[in-house]
Amino acid sequence: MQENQLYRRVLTYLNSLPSVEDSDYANLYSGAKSNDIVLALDDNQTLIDTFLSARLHWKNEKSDRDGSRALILKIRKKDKRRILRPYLQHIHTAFDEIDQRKKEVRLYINAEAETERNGRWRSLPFSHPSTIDTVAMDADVKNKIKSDMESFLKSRQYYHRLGRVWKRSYLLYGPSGTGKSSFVAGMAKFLCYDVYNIDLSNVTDDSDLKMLLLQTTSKSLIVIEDLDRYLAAKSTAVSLSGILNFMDGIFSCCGEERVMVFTMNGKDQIDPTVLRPGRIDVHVYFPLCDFSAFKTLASSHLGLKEHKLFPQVEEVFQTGASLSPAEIGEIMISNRTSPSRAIKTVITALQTNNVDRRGSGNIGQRLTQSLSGRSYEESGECTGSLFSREGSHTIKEFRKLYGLLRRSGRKNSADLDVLEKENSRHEIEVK
Ligand SMILES: Nc1ncnc2c1ncn2[C@@H]1O[C@H](COP(=O)(O)OP(=O)(O)OP(=O)(O)O)[C@@H](O)[C@H]1O
Repeated sequence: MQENQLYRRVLTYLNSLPSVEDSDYANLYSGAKSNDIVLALDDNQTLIDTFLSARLHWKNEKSDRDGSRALILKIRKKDKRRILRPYLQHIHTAFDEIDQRKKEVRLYINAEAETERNGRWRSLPFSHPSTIDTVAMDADVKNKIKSDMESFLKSRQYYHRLGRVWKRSYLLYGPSGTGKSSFVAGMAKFLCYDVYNIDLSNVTDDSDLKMLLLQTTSKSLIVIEDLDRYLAAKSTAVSLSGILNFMDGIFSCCGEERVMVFTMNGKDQIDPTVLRPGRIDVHVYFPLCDFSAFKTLASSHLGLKEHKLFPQVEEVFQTGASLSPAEIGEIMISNRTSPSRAIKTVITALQTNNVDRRGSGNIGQRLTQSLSGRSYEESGECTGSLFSREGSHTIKEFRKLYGLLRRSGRKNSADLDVLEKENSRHEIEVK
């Protein structure tokens, strides 16, 4: 006999309600994930739910005669007309959410074109250990992104009413080793979406990219990493217009409830059409480590909330020294048996990095040269180094020169605004 889908949906919904714990008898089961304990309503038990201010009584009835089960719903007559349909709709939606959360998240990668006869995507269970909580970043920014995703998940009707495709695009940008890929993994887990990671070097042309998009499913996170590097390359298989169409073209509306994530080291050289709202809705900056991020890493990696060397670490950060969270995390992991040694090694690494940076190129000097000689726009060398991985010490020097640049009346002082912003803390910008 075929299973009654409605029965299954309603039962799953009822078992998810906190009021299950109030029933006289409930059964305990282990869930799909380790450490999961699931409560399930026992036979002939009642449960109360509330919806739009109405009280609803459910009974999980088992027939003594043939052992068949039924769920009996009792609603007050005066509420029936008002709430029955929306309530059933609410159960369907809640079930979909529960089902989605239980699902095993999978990672899809695009195979090389020759293996096309088996489809372009290869998948495996997504076992990346990062979650949003394990990424050290500004708590406020983290919460804003979480609530942005939560509100996206609940916005189906809203998007439909506007005639817009139900999708959202995020740009995660910042220096290497600052947690962008880890955050993507965290987003996938948070959303319980499968991840489709598009390797553009395995895409043959614009229509191949279109095909890949068409072969993704709804409720998925589509990722392109290092997009800036791809766009900057001289000859690429996929054109800029292919990328633009992928992000927001007619094909991007096939399938819905999708999140697209692009990562970049910097967005200053990117064609603005790539970044316009609709193509990118939320911009999140991932900075190098500051003292606050250091403390988060010390807490997660070394179990330290405080340490006598912390003031010294703070001092080094104040001189403008900085490393990526990846570099600092690695030092902590290698020295995890001795927290003091770990922190001392971090201090030395920060100091060394600071000296190296000063020695290898003083942006302040280069900028002064460019201001006194060629125009800033012409100075490719200067622009290149401006946007490479620079620490805040040189940024300080920059700031001194900032006024000078402004006073000199050069148009592109906006570039320095960008630079200043990019070297501040985590930032989120919702378009
Ligand atoms: N903010 C962070 N919090 C915790 N761990 C981090 C953070 N940033 C980096 N890491 C650790 O450093 C390693 C590299 O991080 P990840 O690959 O996410 O950086 P990325 O910004 O994507 O780098 P790239 O631009 O080079 O791809 C990972 O093991 C990750 O756990």
